[in-house]
Amino acid sequence: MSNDTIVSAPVITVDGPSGSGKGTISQIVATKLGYHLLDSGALYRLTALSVIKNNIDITDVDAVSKAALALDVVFEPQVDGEQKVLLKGEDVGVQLRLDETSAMASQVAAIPEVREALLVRQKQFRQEPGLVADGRDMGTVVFPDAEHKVFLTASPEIRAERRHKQLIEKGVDANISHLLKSIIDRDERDRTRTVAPLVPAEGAVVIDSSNLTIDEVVQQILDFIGFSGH
Ligand SMILES: Nc1ncnc2c1ncn2[C@@H]1O[C@H](COP(=O)(O)OP(=O)(O)OP(=O)(O)O)[C@@H](O)[C@H]1O
Ligand SMILES: Nc1ccn([C@H]2C[C@H](O)[C@@H](COP(=O)(O)O)O2)c(=O)n1
Repeated sequence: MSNDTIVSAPVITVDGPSGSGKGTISQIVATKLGYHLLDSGALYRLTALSVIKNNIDITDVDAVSKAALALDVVFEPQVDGEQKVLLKGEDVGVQLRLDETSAMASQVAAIPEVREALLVRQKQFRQEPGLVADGRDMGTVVFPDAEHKVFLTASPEIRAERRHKQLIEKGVDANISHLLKSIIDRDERDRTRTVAPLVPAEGAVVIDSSNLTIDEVVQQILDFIGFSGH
């Protein structure tokens, strides 16, 4: 891939707190536009999984950063718009969403050297005809020159309710007050960390989806970027 390809393809960034709907909305928007999709949270989760699987000491910054750099990962787009994630050839979709992985992901994401190690890999997703990139720092750090930037949010209570529903539908037992506390704690960590804190990028449109359906959010984004197709 040439550098020209990396620099010129259009990018739409979708940042926001946990459970705001970034992943769901980005996938639909990417499919409608025929764009590539970057789920940057998956890269932090994959690094966390690699740390866990290889018994790496989280305080060993050098070893954790090397794990991030060496990730042997393939994202396989599926016909329904979902992505299969293969780590060293193993389908790790379920492992990526386990509580243990989420907690470790939050820790590895706070290490500046890990963020640096994942930077080039994230930029490589920028390919023609375009990219929808979802995360926390897509518009601020990874693609500051993106044409269109979205900051998607929703109240912690609504996000906890949505997550609760999502887990119950998957047959996972979940307690809504624990989910709410974990969302509030994670928001605080993401917003106050010194490296790449979660803040709306300059020029980003802020969409509060608390009272919007998924279709309404998608439509607001398509209107914002001036897309008039179907
Ligand atoms: N506007 C909406 N109305 C109702 N439900 C929604 C809306 N947006 C997202 N959801 C639902 O909320 C849940 C969480 O959404 P999603 O996983 O996309 O959030 P996220 O921001 O990517 O979270 P994370 O950062 O933790 O990966 C999903 O079940 C999704 O279907
Ligand atoms: N660009 C990003 C993406 C994710 N993170 C952090 C935030 C979470 O702690 C973890 C997993 O993200 P999720 O899959 O829940 O979106 O990674 C980040 O710091 N920067």
